[in-house]
Amino acid sequence: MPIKLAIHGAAGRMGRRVVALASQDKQIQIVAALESAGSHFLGHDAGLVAGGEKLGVSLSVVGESAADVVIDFSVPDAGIAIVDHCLQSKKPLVIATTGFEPDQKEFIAAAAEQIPIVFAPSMSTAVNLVMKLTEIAGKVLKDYPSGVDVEIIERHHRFKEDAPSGTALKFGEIVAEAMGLTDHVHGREGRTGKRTPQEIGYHAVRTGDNPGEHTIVFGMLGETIELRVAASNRDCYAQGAILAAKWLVGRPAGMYGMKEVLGL
Ligand SMILES: NC(=O)C1=CN([C@@H]2O[C@H](COP(=O)(O)OP(=O)(O)OC[C@H]3O[C@@H](n4cnc5c(N)ncnc54)[C@H](OP(=O)(O)O)[C@@H]3O)[C@@H](O)[C@H]2O)C=CC1
Ligand SMILES: O=C(O)C1=N[C@H](C(=O)O)C[C@H](O)C1
Repeated sequence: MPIKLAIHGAAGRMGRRVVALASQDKQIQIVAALESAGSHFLGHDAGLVAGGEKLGVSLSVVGESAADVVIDFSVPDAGIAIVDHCLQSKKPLVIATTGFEPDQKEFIAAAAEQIPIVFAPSMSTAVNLVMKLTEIAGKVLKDYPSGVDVEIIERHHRFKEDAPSGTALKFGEIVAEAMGLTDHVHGREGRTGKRTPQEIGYHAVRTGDNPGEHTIVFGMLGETIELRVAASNRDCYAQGAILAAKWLVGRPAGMYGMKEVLGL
């Protein structure tokens, strides 16, 4: 039996790619395509909105559905509303939305005590592999004699609403943990003084239609390492979210990441 999938934020840039790819997947049946109450796509066929063939599933607001699992690519407040809905209906949820406030993240963590949740700022296999490489590099370079300056540069499309990206923040957490660094510095301006060894620097570039690019710079005296991962389109995220949804069905309640989904 195919897994019954609901997609929240289904008319967005990511939601459309999830609809397009999931509708080609024989292991998946899309049963709901969800949008905000104000969306002008309500009532339109989700497959046509995604640029493909008619699916027979109309864009609708959140409500009762036969879904076995939900994928969320929306905005933080709507993300919290779908967490609440999944809690009430006891449905597994893949949260791909970024930009949550600390209290919203606490709500998600509490929800994961009752339902299974995959919560990851990047669903891409390549990005998650580079996270692993970053952890290795951080641990190896932790006590490097000349000191190591870690800076995280991310580039995204002009429409992105949160900065730095959720993925950049996750890279920063990994570096902080691996190297024992404590200071997160967002951009620099004016007479900042010398860089301190405790800093992790973040730089968010917004240009054109870039679907997402991250570079982790490990700067030493005499040599530099850069780990770079760049998407050329959004399908890496959409495929990862579909993989996570399939993996999540039947799991016990808990908070999972792509690390667990991918076995990294
Ligand atoms: N984890 C990952 O791998 C990735 C995560 N992301 C994250 O996913 C999120 C979405 O990105 P993207 O698709 O580019 O953004 P879009 O703005 O294109 O899509 C968001 C969608 O959510 C809809 N939405 C807004 N409010 C609600 C609501 N109350 N209920 C249901 N739907 C709602 C929007 O509708 P409307 O336009 O009508 O407001 C829109 O269709 C962002 O947080 C982004 O950072 C993106 C790529 C990869
Ligand atoms: O908004 C985007 O586009 C992306 N957002 C995610 C993030 O904030 O990390 C993931 C990806 O980089 C694309």
